[in-house]
Amino acid sequence: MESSLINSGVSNIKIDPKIVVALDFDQLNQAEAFVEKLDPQLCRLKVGKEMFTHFGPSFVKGLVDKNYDVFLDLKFHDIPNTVAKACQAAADLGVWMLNVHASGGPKMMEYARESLEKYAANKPLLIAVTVLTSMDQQQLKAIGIDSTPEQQVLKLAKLTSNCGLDGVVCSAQESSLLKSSISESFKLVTPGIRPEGSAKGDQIRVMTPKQAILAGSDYLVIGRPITQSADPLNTLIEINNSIIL
Ligand SMILES: O=C(O)c1cc(=O)[nH]c(=O)n1[C@@H]1O[C@H](COP(=O)(O)O)[C@@H](O)[C@H]1O
Repeated sequence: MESSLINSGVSNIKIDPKIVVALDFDQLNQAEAFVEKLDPQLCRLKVGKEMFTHFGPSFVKGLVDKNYDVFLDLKFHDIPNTVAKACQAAADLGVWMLNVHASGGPKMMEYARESLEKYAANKPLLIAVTVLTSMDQQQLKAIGIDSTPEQQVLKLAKLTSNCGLDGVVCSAQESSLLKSSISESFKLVTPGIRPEGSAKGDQIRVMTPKQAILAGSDYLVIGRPITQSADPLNTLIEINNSIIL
């Protein structure tokens, strides 16, 4: 029953779609044509540094106006006051979620959290990036960190939780560890998702959509496997079907 509803494009997934499609386009018309093929009942959308730098806040507002939940992924990392003000600017756009870098430290994260309190019921989720999914132990070592990616993710996720944020960006490879070490309600947002057989590209710590959900990820950020698909809507529906447990 559930799966046939999803095949028809309408399902209970609309209540809380797990897939966040990363819109990384450099042409506005391509992005708009792509979004027209999708449906806010089937996915949320992420706007990151590439599109925000090209097309700015009006693009984000346009997606919010189309009833999409938008994750504004600008990974703020600066002095606490600057990050707090940037978070408010993001919240003013009506986004569903925004992020900072956990490595900006506890003071920066606390300022960010406090800056959003005034939004009360309209407060976006605030999460922190731990270790980018494109990084492995060698990359961490090159920036002076001797821990494994898993150890570093756990350390930064605990710090993020202690600062009162809603969750983290991590790879799905760390999801089960974080769910058992922090709390069930602490959101795990995981990019580096690759359906079986799709190219990894620059991602290193990857998992399939189903593995990620089984590991405890709350939201799966997926870009190229959907945006570069010949039939993005069908690919999205297939991925949604693959994560029904
Ligand atoms: O914060 C993010 O969204 C993010 C964090 C991270 O560790 N890794 C990561 O890939 N991302 C973003 O997630 C998206 C992944 O896209 P694809 O690799 O095309 O699926 C990109 O827009 C990245 O900017």
